[in-house]
This record gives sequence, structure tokens and C-alpha cells, in this order.
Amino acid sequence: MEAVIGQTHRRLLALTSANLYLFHGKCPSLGRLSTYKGVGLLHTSLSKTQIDHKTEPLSLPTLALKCEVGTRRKEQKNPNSSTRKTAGMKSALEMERAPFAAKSFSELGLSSLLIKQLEKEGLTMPTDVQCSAIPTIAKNHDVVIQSYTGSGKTLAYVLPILSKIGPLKEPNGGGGDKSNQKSSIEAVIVAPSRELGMQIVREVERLLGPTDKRFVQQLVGGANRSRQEEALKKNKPLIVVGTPGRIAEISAAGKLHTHGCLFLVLDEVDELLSFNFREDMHRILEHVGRRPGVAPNGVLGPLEKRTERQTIMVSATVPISVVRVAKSWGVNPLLVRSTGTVSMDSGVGTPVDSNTAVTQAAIGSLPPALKHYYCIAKRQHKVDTLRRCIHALNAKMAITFMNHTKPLKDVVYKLEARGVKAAELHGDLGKLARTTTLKNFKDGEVRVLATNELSARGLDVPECDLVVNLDLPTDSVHYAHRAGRTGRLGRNGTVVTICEEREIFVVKKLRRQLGISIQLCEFSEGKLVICKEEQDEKSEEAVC
Ligand SMILES: Nc1ncnc2c1ncn2[C@@H]1O[C@H](COP(=O)(O)OP(=O)(O)OP(=O)(O)O)[C@@H](O)[C@H]1O
Repeated sequence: MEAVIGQTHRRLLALTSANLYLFHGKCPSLGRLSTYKGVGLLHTSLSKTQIDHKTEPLSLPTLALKCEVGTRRKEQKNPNSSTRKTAGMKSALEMERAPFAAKSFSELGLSSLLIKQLEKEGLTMPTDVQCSAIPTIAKNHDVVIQSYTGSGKTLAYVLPILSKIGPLKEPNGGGGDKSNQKSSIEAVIVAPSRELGMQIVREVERLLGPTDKRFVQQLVGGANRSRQEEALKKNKPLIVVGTPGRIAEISAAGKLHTHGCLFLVLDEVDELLSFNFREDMHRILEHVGRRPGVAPNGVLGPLEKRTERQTIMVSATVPISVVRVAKSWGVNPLLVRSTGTVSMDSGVGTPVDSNTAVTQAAIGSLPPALKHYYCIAKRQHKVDTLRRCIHALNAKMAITFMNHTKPLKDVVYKLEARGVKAAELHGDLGKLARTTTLKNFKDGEVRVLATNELSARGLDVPECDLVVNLDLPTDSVHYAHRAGRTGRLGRNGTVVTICEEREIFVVKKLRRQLGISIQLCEFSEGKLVICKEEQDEKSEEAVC
């Protein structure tokens, strides 16, 4: 069935989104599965036609993935064993929960030109978070958008912005008439990495189309600054997207005029709060648009020309620090989630100790359909375990994370030596190498991307069906962002953490904090085998 998601399939999707998470999605005892004594076998296979949508719109087949699930005792090696049928689990998983709301973009009050453009791009149905965010932003509220990874947060803010500024805005607001366009910057979008910045640029360009894509301009670090400055002068973009350092630098040089800016978007806002970005963020917050209430007596001085900006903060993880800054950077910001919009004061961000704060930040940040496992391996055997994991899951595209840059080369070398196409991606590489590596991965020329925290945030490679932690993430927030590189927009995805025996307690802590099942497994005879786990939480031992 090659059916593009559209009007015809909305009802079907509503049905599937309500009922069809057959294995992990709806199992109420997931949280208890970690203590489940059963021993299982799981074999996941990607159907050939399943995810092939580089240029195609999202369709049901692109979301579908067959997953044979059975259980057996670990010691039962016979794959034909009848115990596979007695699993008490569904034998075929056709589709996980796609986060589409049963609404169309036209019901959200977007401009007609923009809706036409969305249709051209095959985008007919908004996701849940887009349904919540678009009308709220359209009403000029400052917002914090929090929704799990891969749920479509980028379009959740890009669409209401494009509905108000630029060539796609409401016709009665001057849309389509390019002579009527203002020539100053009207929206600034800040992202913590150049990769994420460029991804957002491409998303905006895709909607603006080839003739109008000059209205968005990248200002990311690592790229040639004078060329960026020339492009600002020549193209007079309305939207700039960049990294904090480069935006602040060009602004300080007097080449970026943002005082009249209407929108300031801080994507991955919790990351933008990190110490590294402090000075640059300070400049951006001071110079982009006018903060409402800055001049209560109407004495605006040199800032006379500023308008009030609308501040939009976005992340899958919203720690208490974000709740605090949101209230100072924005005005009565609302918290927008897939489930609806609430005030930031309604119990969100109640002061808690730092441990609880991290836990709270990560809750709800993971796609519900993701499957999580961990396996135990000695340090020197980790890469071999990774290779066996890739084969056992028949992963099409895998991202593997380490905490440091140096060992990545070794991982790539060892994988390639065993015939697995791999490449490393990290901040020490030059701009060209980073771009080429990412492109090769997205194009399917590289099967495994070995990377560090650089790629944990925002990176959108829909075909990525496996994330492997070769090193443990530092906390549940980092786990969530790494894990979120797979299982995007309702697709199936698997996360495997390969840890040493002495690190098992960390995995157990992560699953407690995240409220998810992370099952112990091993890779044997080309299969992922779920293992029995020691129950004694005190000794925190697990045996395979
Ligand atoms: N309404 C839609 N219909 C079809 N595809 C969509 C829709 N909205 C977003 N997408 C696609 O879904 C993918 C994930 O979107 P996006 O990157 O915005 O997720 P996100 O929530 O920002 O994830 P993260 O938290 O990891 O940054 C992208 O490929 C995007 O183009």
C-alpha cells in the first residue's frame, strides 16, 4: 500500500495512533518488564520498502516495520521451538504510534500560501505538538515547547513564523508581494551546533522554495564569516539561523540589525544555557527585538526602534534552569506540549533538588515506541559487540555514541576491518569533513556513524533505526537526546547501551529516572536474546 498520509488516511492514522502500538507502545507493564523473569528472543527486520523517503513524503509504508517477537528460554537454541508462540506478545508489529493529530494544517490558522506549500512538500497532517504550538504562537504568546525527540518541534515554530513573515504570510498581510517586504531581520533562530543550524535552514528553505530561499540565511560557526556578511547585505534575509557565537560576533561587528526583530527562537534551549554560550547568549538576548517591559516609562533611548519580540524556547528536555530563564527571557511564557498548553506556573518547575531536576527534565522526552536494551561487554570487546548488535538487529543506519573524540577513530577502523562501512563525526573535524560525513551517512553510503555528544541533539536522520551507547551517557537528559536520534516521528527504533559489568548500576538508575524498560540482552547466533536479570536491586547485579 503506497498511501501518502493525507485526508484519506487521517482516520486510519487516528485509529492507529489510538490503538496500534502493539508491543512496547501500549504495554502497561513496561516499567515492570525489567523485573520480568522471562527470557526472550526478539528479531527485528526492516522491510525493504519501509523507510525510503529521502524525497518522498511520509507514507504509511515508510512508517511500517515488521518485528517478529517471540520468547524462549535462553538455553533453548532451537529457533523452531514452540515456545516462540507462547510468548504472550504480538507476533507482528506493523506500526508504532505515529504522533499525528487528527487535524489538518488548514485547521490551525496558517496562511493559505503556506498550506499550499506544505501540500507541495507532501506535508498534510500536523503532529500533536504542532497542533498545540501553532495556534499558541499565532496568538503572540511566548512559549516553551517541550515534546519528545523527533515529534516535529522544528515545524511547530517555523510554521507560525512563516505564516506571519516573508513571502508565504497571509495575503492580506502582504504575502506574495515581494516589493512589500521589510528588509530587516524579522526572526532569529539560535541553535547550539552548526549541524542543527543547517538542518533548520534546510527545513525553512524547503518551505520557501527555490526562488525565495534567499529569505533565510545561515550564520553558523565554522563557515566563512565574510561570505555570510556579504550575503546578509546582498540578500536582505528576513530570517537568520545560526550558532550563538557567530550571531553574536556579526551582531557585535554591526553587520546584523535585529532590533526590529519579531521572533527569537532558542532551539535546544537547555543546551544554550551552558556556560560556553553565556556571553554570546547575553548579547543575543539584549539585541534581538525589544524585551517587553524594557522601558516601562516609554523612555526607550537608543533602543527606540525596537519592537517587542516574541520568545520561543524549544527542547525535548526542560530542566528547572529552563523554567527559570523562560520566565525572565519571556513574558508569561506558556508551556506547550503534545497534550496541550499550560501556564509555566502550573506546578511546572517547582523547586526540587538537583537529582530530581535532571530526572524531571528527561521525563516524557523519549518517543514511546523506542525499545531500549543493554548488554554487558568488556571494554576491549565493545566494538565487536556493536558489530554483532548491528547484524542481529539488521540495522540499516546506526549512530554510536562515545564520550570522547579520540577513540572514535579506533571504532571506525575496527568496524571497517570487519566490513562495516563507518565514519567518525565530531567537532575536531573541519567544516568540510563534517558536512561530507553527515551527507554520506544520510545518503546511506556509511552504515555506522561513530560520534560524540555533538550529534546527540537535534540531528534528524529519519532512516536511523539504531542508536548504540558505547560509553554511558552522563545522565538521563543525555541518554534521552542520544536515544532520540532513532524512532523519529513514530518510526521504530532501538537503543542499545553496551556497558561494563561495573556500570550496570548506572543503566538501572537511568531506567528508573526515565521510567522506561531497558532490558538486559546479549547477541547470540545473529539474534538479540533478552536475558534474565538478577532481581536483587541492592546488590545491583545482573546475570545473563
Ligand atoms: N507534520 C509533519 N508531517 C510529516 N513529517 C513531519 C511533520 N513535522 C515534522 N516532520 C518531520 O519529522 C522529522 C522530525 O522533526 P523534528 O526534527 O522537527 O523533530 P524534533 O521534535 O525537533 O526532534 P529533536 O528533539 O530530536 O530535535 C523531520 O524529518 C521533519 O521533517
